[in-house]
Amino acid sequence: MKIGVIGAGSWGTAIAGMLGRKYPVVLWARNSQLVDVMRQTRQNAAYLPDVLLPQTVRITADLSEAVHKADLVVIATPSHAVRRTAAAIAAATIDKDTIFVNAAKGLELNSLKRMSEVLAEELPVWSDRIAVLSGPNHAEEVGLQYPSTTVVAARSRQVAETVQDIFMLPYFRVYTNPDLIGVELGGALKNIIALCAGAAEGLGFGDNTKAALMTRGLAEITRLGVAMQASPLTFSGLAGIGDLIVTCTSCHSRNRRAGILLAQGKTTQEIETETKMVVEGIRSTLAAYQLAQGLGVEMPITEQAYKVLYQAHSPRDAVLDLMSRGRTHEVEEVVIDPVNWEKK
Ligand SMILES: NC(=O)c1ccc[n+]([C@@H]2O[C@H](COP(=O)([O-])OP(=O)(O)OC[C@H]3O[C@@H](n4cnc5c(N)ncnc54)[C@H](O)[C@@H]3O)[C@@H](O)[C@H]2O)c1
Ligand SMILES: O=P(O)(O)OC[C@H](O)CO
Repeated sequence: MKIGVIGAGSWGTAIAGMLGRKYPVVLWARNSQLVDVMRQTRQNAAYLPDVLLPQTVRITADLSEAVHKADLVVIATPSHAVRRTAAAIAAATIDKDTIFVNAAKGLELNSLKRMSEVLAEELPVWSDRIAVLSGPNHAEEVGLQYPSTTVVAARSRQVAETVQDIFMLPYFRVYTNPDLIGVELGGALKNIIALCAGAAEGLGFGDNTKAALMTRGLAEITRLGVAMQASPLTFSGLAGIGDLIVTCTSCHSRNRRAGILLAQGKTTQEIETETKMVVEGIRSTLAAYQLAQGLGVEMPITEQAYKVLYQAHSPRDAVLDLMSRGRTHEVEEVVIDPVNWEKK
């Protein structure tokens, strides 16, 4: 068994460390200086300082060394780099039986495609051999071997179960789900709500506000997901509400932290410059807003996030706009008491 991990940020490093406990792993970093330092120290000081990589993890700046004859390749770059990374992988010699696992959480700008769609377009393998891994998994905690759970989705059950077996560890429990669309959307869209939860915190609001954003955020994520043929049940699972909870509440969340900075008056450019790690929610907000517009799906929180991030709307006004929307039902279909509660 040979595993390649592409991208040596926080998540790629944590995954390499985790899988290195079971298999030989080659971890690719694009920065050769980082490779030299990591080889000497066995640490990734900039992205995951508390984790010591086992000797089973070989670190390289040569992409073909990581993917050549690999049984499994994990892509863990930021989502905006997935297409060009996949194209570079396709240009190296890869085995047509290699399984590819996307670990990035985002949507491609302009095309509005999911990462598995991007990979299927760029990689010369059957789309059945492309899986996604998504769940409430901060790299910092997985790296410290805190008990964590996740979901793997693929079109092929056999591929999903193979990936499940490879990733399963005593502290990392993996569930499978056939709903590739729902699992990918859950991971990409929760970041938008985490930005809003952070902004609410930055404005000095409390737990009621955060609970409202998380609950109504999940409702609109599910609405978009269903319009895109996902199963609504996926959003009540680990890749849905599980990841939403962790990202909206964790001290590790970059998206939540970016929301706090937004409320303090920082621009997205300032936030992206000063946060050395990727804040996926900024791009995902634009993509989700455009998807919702195109499909005619109501996503009021995403719409306000879009206005704050891209139209200089103030976070405080965004909250006012959300709170003063016209009255509405919590659920669209009321079936409890059809006699006294007539449908309009
Ligand atoms: N950090 C986590 O806890 C976590 C958990 C689950 C999923 N993810 C997802 O994994 C993806 C990567 O996140 P991360 O936290 O590791 O990011 P990070 O910011 O920690 O690191 C990003 C890495 O990607 C590299 N990179 C940046 N642009 C690149 C490019 N154009 N080509 C190749 N490499 C490039 C950087 O040099 C860096 O090594 C994101 O989509 C994120 O949502 C992260
Ligand atoms: O740090 P965040 O907020 O980008 O979240 C990282 C992971 O997606 C959590 O599962």
